[in-house]
Amino acid sequence: MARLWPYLAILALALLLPLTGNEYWALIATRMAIYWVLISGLNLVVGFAGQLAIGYVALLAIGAYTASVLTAGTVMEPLPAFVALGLAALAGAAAGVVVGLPALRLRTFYFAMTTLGFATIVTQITLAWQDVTGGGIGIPGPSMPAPMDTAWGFYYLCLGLGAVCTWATANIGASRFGRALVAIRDSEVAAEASGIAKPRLLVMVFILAGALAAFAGGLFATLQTYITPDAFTFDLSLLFFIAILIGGRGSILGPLLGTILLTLLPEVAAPLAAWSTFLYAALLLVIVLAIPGGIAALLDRNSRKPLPEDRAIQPRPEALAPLLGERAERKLLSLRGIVLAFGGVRAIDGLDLDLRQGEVHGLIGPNGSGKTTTLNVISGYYRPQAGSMTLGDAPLPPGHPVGRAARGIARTFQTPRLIGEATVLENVMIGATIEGRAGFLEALLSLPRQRAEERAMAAQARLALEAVGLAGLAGVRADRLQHSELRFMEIARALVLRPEFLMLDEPAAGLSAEEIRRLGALIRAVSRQGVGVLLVEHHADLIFDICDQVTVLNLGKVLAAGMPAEIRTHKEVVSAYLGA
Ligand SMILES: Nc1ncnc2c1ncn2[C@@H]1O[C@H](COP(=O)(O)OP(=O)(O)OP(=O)(O)O)[C@@H](O)[C@H]1O
Repeated sequence: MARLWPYLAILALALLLPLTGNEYWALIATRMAIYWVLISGLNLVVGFAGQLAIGYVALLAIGAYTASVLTAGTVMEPLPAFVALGLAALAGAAAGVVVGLPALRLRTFYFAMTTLGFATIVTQITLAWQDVTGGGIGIPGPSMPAPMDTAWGFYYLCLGLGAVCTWATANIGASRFGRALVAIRDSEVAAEASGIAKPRLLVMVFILAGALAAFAGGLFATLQTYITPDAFTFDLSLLFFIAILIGGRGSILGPLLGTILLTLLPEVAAPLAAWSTFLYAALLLVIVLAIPGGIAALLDRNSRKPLPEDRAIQPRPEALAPLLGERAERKLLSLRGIVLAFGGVRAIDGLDLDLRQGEVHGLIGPNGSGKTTTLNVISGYYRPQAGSMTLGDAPLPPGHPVGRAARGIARTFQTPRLIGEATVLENVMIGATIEGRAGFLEALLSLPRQRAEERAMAAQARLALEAVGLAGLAGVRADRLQHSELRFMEIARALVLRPEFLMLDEPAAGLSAEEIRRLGALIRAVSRQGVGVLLVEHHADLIFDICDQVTVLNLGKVLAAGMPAEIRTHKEVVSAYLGA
């Protein structure tokens, strides 16, 4: 309820606006609502997924022209306004994918440039394709049937649509899809390790954002009553983009307030209307410099509350049984003859390794001996030049990190990969993304299966947090955690996947002696549930205390392998690694 009241307050104000009886306000507020229909979708692309789509005015133009051409009767029998709006949304969905596709290959700024290029192409086509678009002379926009043919009637329609978009995009934002988008934005590698496939997810979001933008375009043409290519300026694109930036990433309320602010600004400062672009830019600069998190950060009082100084990580391994269950079968993960060279460096040189479920397998060796590389090969980040891998009876294909989560292989990273702006609970829930069965549409509409899954995922994530000893920090933003807490949070994110094998890359680095002891007990408890653990570590004591098997690497080759007691006294290991 607390999170709902700002939306209800805005809605109440909007519903009362007609009491002013001023139709000029109807025009401004309608424009605001139409912009929000577009921005709410774009917000998922820019604010959640972190894709710099700048030229979204192109999609507004596509929607405006499609709806206008279909209702004007210049090329075919005129269609009813709502049918034309629906078709405009379809055209926008298709165009949204076209604009979005480069994002799958191009990095930030290059992608931004392609969206700008697309906007220029659309403007040029609307100018040149005179028979259909009317060229520079333009074309009349759709007219609405009664009662939406009056200023206030149309206002209520746009307000209703804006409210629905707020609700629907907030549903996506709070779903596993929203969390996955933020994960892609903040740590693509962590997202991959959790089995999140970026292309599919982004395409879905581009379809939605494109459809909403084009639908907004149809409404925009209705409001304008007549459209020409000049109506779709670069300034408008900037407005859409900046509304999201000043609103704050990963928020719905922030960009909504940003939209209201940016639409109002030139109106309230009427003499400055000609300066609107300047005002947007100045506002953007002030916000970026003064409050980088945007309006959303200003409103987020929760993240300013101080955290207790004397908090300690207290794992509760009892919570592992309900989380992980028991594994009846004990599978083997085998590597045979793995070779991986980087240029002239043979990082792994003919490695054989067997990991068993229910065992902790330590992988140790001097710096640069190939430990992390081995872990990266197993988890699919590196593709070896020779050798094979099997998991149980099935071959484990090289490469393809996204597929590992579904095969039951989870991992942590040498440097914790956190999704800083998400809460600790959300970070852990990201690990459970692939367990979701409800589709994008179900999430958009918050249907019962989706809501049930969300509850189950949250409960599972809470169990994982309890197991690693971070339950008290569930609601805290992850970027406020200490280093050691982040390490345990990553383990929770991996555990929530209920993995068959868990790869830990130097989990004890940066931990205090007491924390290392608790970590050791936790890892042992995880393996007792039947999970196979691969532990890459420099802390020899931890390795010898908790491992069932130890493999020592040197220059990419196995120097020794066996029980901890054998390794501890192995002559070559002692001289090459452990020291006398
Ligand atoms: N992406 C890469 N490109 C080029 N060389 C690499 C790459 N990754 C690893 N190497 C090289 O491969 C060798 C093995 O590195 P790796 O990181 O696996 O060692 P490690 O045993 O994990 O070391 P550390 O204990 O320092 O983490 C090193 O010589 C390293 O420089």
